[in-house]
Order: sequence, then C-alpha cells, then structure tokens
Amino acid sequence: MVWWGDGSSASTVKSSDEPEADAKDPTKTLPIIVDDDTPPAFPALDSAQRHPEGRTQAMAPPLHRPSGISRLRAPPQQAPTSLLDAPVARKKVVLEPGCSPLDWARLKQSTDLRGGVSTLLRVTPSELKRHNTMEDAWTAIQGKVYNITPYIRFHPGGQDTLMRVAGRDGTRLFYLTHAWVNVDAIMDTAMVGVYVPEQ
Ligand code: HEM
Repeated sequence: MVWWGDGSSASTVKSSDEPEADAKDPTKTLPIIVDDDTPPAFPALDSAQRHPEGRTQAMAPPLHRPSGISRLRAPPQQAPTSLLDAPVARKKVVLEPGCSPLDWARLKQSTDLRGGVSTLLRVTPSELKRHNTMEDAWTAIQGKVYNITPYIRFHPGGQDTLMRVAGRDGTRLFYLTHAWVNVDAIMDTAMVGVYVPEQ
C-alpha cells in the first residue's frame, strides 16, 4: 500500500509476504512500490505554499548572549528574510488567463460540459479507455464518469497531472492527492455516466 508522501518517495506498509528489512545491513531497505497512482506532492514541491528552501532549518543560536537590559534587544545577526522571497527554480503551474476557479464556475453555468452526451451512460472500463486524449478525456471517480476535457485548462494542479487519470478510474489517485477537493461540486455538470463493470 502506498501512502501520501512528498512526491520524492513513497513509503510502504509491509504485508506479511513482503521481505523484512535487513537488520544487519541498514543500507538494505524495504522495496519502494511506485505505481500509476503515486500521488504528486501537494502542494507541488515548488508551490508558493511551501517555505523556500532553508526556511525550515533551525535558526542558528545568537553569536553572543547579551546581558542586562540588552537581553531585550533582538539578536542583531540574521535579519528575517522576506516572506515574499521567490523559491529557487520554482515551476508553479500557471493557469492561462480566464482559467481561474471563478472562470470555471461561470463556464459551468453557461456551457454544456458533457461533450454531446445527452443522457447518462453506463460506462465500462473498455469504453472509458477510449476517452484518453486531450480532446476527449473521461475519468471515473467514485463510480461517476466525468468528461474532464473542458476542465484540463482549469485544473490548478496542471494539465499533465489531470491527464494521468484520463481513460481510467482516477478515484485512488484523486483521493491520495487531494481528498478535500469536492469533485462533485466542481464536475457535476460534466458527468456523463456511471462506471459499471465490463458486461
Ligand atoms: C476531476 C479530477 C480533478 C479535479 C476536479 C481536481 C481539482 C483540483 C482542485 C480544485 C485543486 C486546488 C485544491 C487546493 O488548492 O486546495 C487541485 C490541485 C491539485 N491537483 Fe487536482 N483535481 C483533479 C484531479 C487530479 C489528479 C488526478 C491529480 C494527480 C495526478 C491532481 C493533482 C493536483 C495537484 C498536484 C494539485 C496542487 C497544485 C498546487 O500545488 O497548487 N488532481 N485539483
């Protein structure tokens, strides 16, 4: 089982048939399982929501210990860095103008997002698989099948991440990444059917 991680690795929960870690050789560790549903870092490693590199390190102790009244003064060294400092090599997903969550909410009210589907369909895994391109992308989340094509440009996590679930059941990856996101509220009017087993 793969747990949510920071994107750089995935930790595992050992089951009885998995090999034990080698107690004598600490360099031999348990295998790391990476599968298609390995969630990306959240917030993204380069997200503005994360502290820039080094900010999380413990602050160095003062070089000298002031005595008497001067103890009340702030240590002179290490002026705090601005919170607005940009992290190095940041690659935050930048959505095109007109692709904010508010724009999506507006689009939802004014446009048919089902891509021509007029009644709810029963969608099998093989049918779902046929909708795996940028021009025609469906995914299943918790038994509901959504046309995610129109949402691709609006997804705050970027197009590539969303396309990882195109043409397949995206439930696991979706919830491993951001369980708090209300997919129904965002995608309700793009629902094209229910996900059913192969006939
Ligand atoms: C229909 C499916 C999806 C919907 C409706 C959706 C919606 C959202 C929303 C609303 C956010 C902003 C959440 C917040 O700021 O708290 C978000 C962020 C994000 N999503 Fe999704 N998502 C979907 C699928 C996925 C999938 C399959 C992945 C991973 C492969 C993914 C990866 C991410 C990431 C990495 C972010 C964070 C972006 C950042 O760092 O700011 N999403 N998504």
